Amino acid sequence: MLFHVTMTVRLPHDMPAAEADALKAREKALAQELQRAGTWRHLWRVAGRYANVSIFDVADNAALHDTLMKLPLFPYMDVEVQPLCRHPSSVHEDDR
Ligand SMILES: O=C(O)CC1=CCC(=O)O1
Repeated sequence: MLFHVTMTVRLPHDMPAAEADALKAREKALAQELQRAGTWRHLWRVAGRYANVSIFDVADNAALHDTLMKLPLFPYMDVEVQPLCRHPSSVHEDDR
């Protein structure tokens, strides 16, 4: 199943820079692992915001929840999820 996920990152202003940098490094490593595995299909920066728009390909709602909960930045993100299904006019056979 495909999900459109918007993540807005809200790190506390008083978080030490080293702690924030370590979290971001762990987030990047896991995000790249999930992209290589095909789970995190798209990752786009929202221009002008500390936010991203992503497409996840996971088995079901519970799998998405588990994946998001494992993200190191999860405690510091507002997450909005929209489930997707194939548009009847789409020419992309691999859209599910
Ligand atoms: O910077 C972000 O939008 C949060 C994030 C997701 C994957 C990553 O590496 O950072």
